[in-house]
Amino acid sequence: MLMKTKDIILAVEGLTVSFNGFKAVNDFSMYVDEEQIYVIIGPNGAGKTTVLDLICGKTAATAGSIKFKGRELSKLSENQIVHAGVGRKFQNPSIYENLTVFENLELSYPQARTALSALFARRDQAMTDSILDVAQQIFLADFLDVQADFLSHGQKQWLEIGMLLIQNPSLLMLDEPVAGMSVAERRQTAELLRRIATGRSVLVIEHDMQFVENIADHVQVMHQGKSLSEGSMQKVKQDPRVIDVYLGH
Ligand SMILES: Nc1ncnc2c1ncn2[C@@H]1O[C@H](COP(=O)(O)OP(=O)(O)OP(=O)(O)O)[C@@H](O)[C@H]1O
Repeated sequence: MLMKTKDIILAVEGLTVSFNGFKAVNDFSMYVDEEQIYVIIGPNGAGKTTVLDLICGKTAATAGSIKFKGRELSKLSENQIVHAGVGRKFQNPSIYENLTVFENLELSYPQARTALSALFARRDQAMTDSILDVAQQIFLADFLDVQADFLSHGQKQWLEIGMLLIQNPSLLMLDEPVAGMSVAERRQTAELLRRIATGRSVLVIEHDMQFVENIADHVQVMHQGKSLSEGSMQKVKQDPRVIDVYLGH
């Protein structure tokens, strides 16, 4: 049977940013397909987080292009990029600790953006359904009424993923999603990412190589702002240059 090749959803080309003359990202290119789990690995300071900062508009590029569904992102504001369908999770969870799981998800629901409209919005069925569906996906269906600060570290990370999922992004970017998680939580997170990658692309930065092997459709290795190697995890982990600068350490 002939498989339809997936379209490219994100094309990054010649991306460069320099901070006082230091090129943290240097002529970097990447192509993420629809429904692909794409993982960037590499040593500390390689420029991985900066690539995500550039894609989500937190940092302005010095040169290069970032095309998302054919649309240039590098001239848009962070808000416009979110509206275009790019969600990004940072390393530290930014949930509301004094609100419940349900309320955190509710506040992230696209039509409840302002505090006032969230307070007075009738909890319409579509929103409630969407919250319950996301809560199920992030393993928190039984924790809807629990205040967020009582959740485990891993559950907080899942809640934040849920807060992004509820906005239904076509590209979800996650910076070290399993840092600090237990073995069981890592396994569940792999399952979660696999599931959410049907219907959207997921771009991940991660140092846990076992986790990367479990989830990655494609791996790209960064070193000193540049792309060092890419392909399947199987291929990349046998690349002597990758072993030399990263995996051998
Ligand atoms: N806003 C900034 N101003 C100046 N230098 C920066 C800025 N952001 C990042 N850098 C520098 O750019 C380099 C790349 O950092 P980055 O955080 O992207 O690396 P990383 O690959 O994500 O590393 P890690 O795995 O440790 O998270 C580092 O030397 C960092 O100090």
